[in-house]
Amino acid sequence: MNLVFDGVSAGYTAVPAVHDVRLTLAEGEFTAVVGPNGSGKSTLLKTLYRALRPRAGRIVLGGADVWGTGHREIARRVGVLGQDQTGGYDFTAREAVRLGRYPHLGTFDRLTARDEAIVAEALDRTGAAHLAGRPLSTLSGGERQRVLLARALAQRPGLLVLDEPTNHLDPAHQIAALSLVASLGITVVAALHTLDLAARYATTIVVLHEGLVVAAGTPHEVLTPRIFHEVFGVDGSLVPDPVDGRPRVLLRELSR
Ligand SMILES: Nc1ncnc2c1ncn2[C@@H]1O[C@H](COP(=O)(O)OP(=O)(O)OP(=O)(O)O)[C@@H](O)[C@H]1O
Repeated sequence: MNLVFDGVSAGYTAVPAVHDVRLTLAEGEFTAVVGPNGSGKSTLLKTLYRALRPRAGRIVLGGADVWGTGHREIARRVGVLGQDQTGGYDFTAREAVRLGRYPHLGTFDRLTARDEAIVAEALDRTGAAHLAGRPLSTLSGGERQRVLLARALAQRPGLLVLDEPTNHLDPAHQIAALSLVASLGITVVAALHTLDLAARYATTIVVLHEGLVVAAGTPHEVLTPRIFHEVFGVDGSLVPDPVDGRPRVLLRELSR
């Protein structure tokens, strides 16, 4: 589903945390939202999965206004992995992933064999099948993150919103999670801190700085020495990976 932010402003106080965001993200794009701490990444994502209503502007997903569409319809279309999601710890991992299927069911429907197969596949794809019977409360941060990603996948959404999806994950699982998400072919919007991972997996990078979009485009268009310097306060270079040629980010302390 394609996604349009049309002049979106949102925040918590008189000063908006994100201001006048205008973006058009094509169907199937993997968009990484990057920026320093407090630049507005989570705030922008919250407007997308209806956790924070924009003060101005519209968000249009697949032709429908996200804030003008029924809650259930949005729950079917938008899969979410929020930042440090809590709650539901009494559920086992499988039960948590089953929740991803509920928006697709009628009020009195039960999960079918097909739903259970989708749940099992999602657990498998995130490397969490062996955790299926474990209560969420007993899982490590990274294990829980993989289960919550499986829940979002089980939803089979048209848009996947991920706030720091690699939080808590070890290097192998960071790579596995992002290459899996990139391979799905659905529209993905992910807030990422690790610029190297953003450059490697995202097709589009959006840079937020003090609540404003200061750059948007391909990794090569966006991750310039000026952006590294002025937005992130570091020296940086975008270089081809010596093995597969894909873009990688090298960062150094600012030279004065
Ligand atoms: N619930 C809240 N109440 C008041 N201010 C908030 C709230 N949540 C965030 N903010 C403020 O809004 C601004 C943007 O925060 P946001 O969480 O969107 O940034 P971020 O880019 O996701 O940061 P980080 O990289 O640290 O996760 C910050 O100045 C933050 O202090």
